[in-house]
Amino acid sequence: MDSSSPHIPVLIDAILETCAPIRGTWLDGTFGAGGYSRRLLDAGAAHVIGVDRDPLALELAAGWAGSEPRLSLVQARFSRLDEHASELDGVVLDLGVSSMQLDRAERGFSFMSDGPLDMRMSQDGPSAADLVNELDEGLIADILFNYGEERASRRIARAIVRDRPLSTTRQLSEIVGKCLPRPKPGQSHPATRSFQALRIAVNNEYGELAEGLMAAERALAPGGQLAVVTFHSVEDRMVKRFMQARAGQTGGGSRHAPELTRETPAFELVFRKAIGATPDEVAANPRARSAKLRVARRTDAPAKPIDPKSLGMPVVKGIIT
Ligand SMILES: C[S@@+](CC[C@H](N)C(=O)[O-])C[C@H]1O[C@@H](n2cnc3c(N)ncnc32)[C@H](O)[C@@H]1O
Repeated sequence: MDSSSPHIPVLIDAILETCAPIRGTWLDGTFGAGGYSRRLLDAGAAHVIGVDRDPLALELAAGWAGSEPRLSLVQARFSRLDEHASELDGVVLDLGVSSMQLDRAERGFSFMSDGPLDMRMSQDGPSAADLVNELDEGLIADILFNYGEERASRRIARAIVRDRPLSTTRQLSEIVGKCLPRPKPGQSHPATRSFQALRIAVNNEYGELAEGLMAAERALAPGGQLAVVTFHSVEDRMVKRFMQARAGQTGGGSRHAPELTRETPAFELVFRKAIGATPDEVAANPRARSAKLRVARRTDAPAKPIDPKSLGMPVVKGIIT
């Protein structure tokens, strides 16, 4: 039985409105609970390819997806989406984790419940426990600082190394809690930044995003649209720089931008600024508060790889991202 709360799709109305009319084949690179895929089909897509790296997400959807002939499901990372489709009319990415993943203690994403310190969306490769138990203190601190913007990163890394081996989310949450002042009312849980940082490292989220944007460029047909929803400033900066650079506009002062802008534009920006959720959507779904949507339309210029570092992604030397 699925005891987790339903995942409420964020900013899907804005996507459908901006990209209307929805026609042809769309790829939903972050299928999750299938909220975006369903709405794309309802809005008129002839075929939706739902991609998720989490085998459980696809398993949970098997019932209704099996009876929808216009939907195909693929377990894969979106960094390789062009291996599964080409000449697409649209690609959507809704980054981060789903409520289903967060709410299941056994997945180890949440400090709100006790479970194994796992955090692997794909359920393979090194887990969060492997990172905190095996990396040296300096590298753990760099992950916490660079991926979580945790200012107490060194203090927390020292405490982790002193107390390891760690195996549960509660152990990590308690260690972080001891290193930081008690939060004031309205402030986020002290472990929020450390959990985010480890999740980003475990799942190579920034590397995936950089490669996923390039894969979408390769897979979209001329006129096809790329819609990306992000939930924090680093991801939004990466998407913004990618779209601006590939639309032939300066990429926000990056020293790599002049080199990028000499290329024939591969995208046109559908609007210049990111779109946020309306107050009504935020009231109905607090997760929408920090969400930002950017949309770009593919031209017929050839796809070209870009240096992921030009997107401003934080890099921790010594680990995969
Ligand atoms: C925020 S949820 C998407 C929710 C979905 N839009 C919906 O309405 O149900 C993000 C999903 O993307 C998946 N995901 C995250 N990064 C991925 C990647 N690099 N490749 C494929 N799937 C990814 C996660 O496993 C998760 O199921």
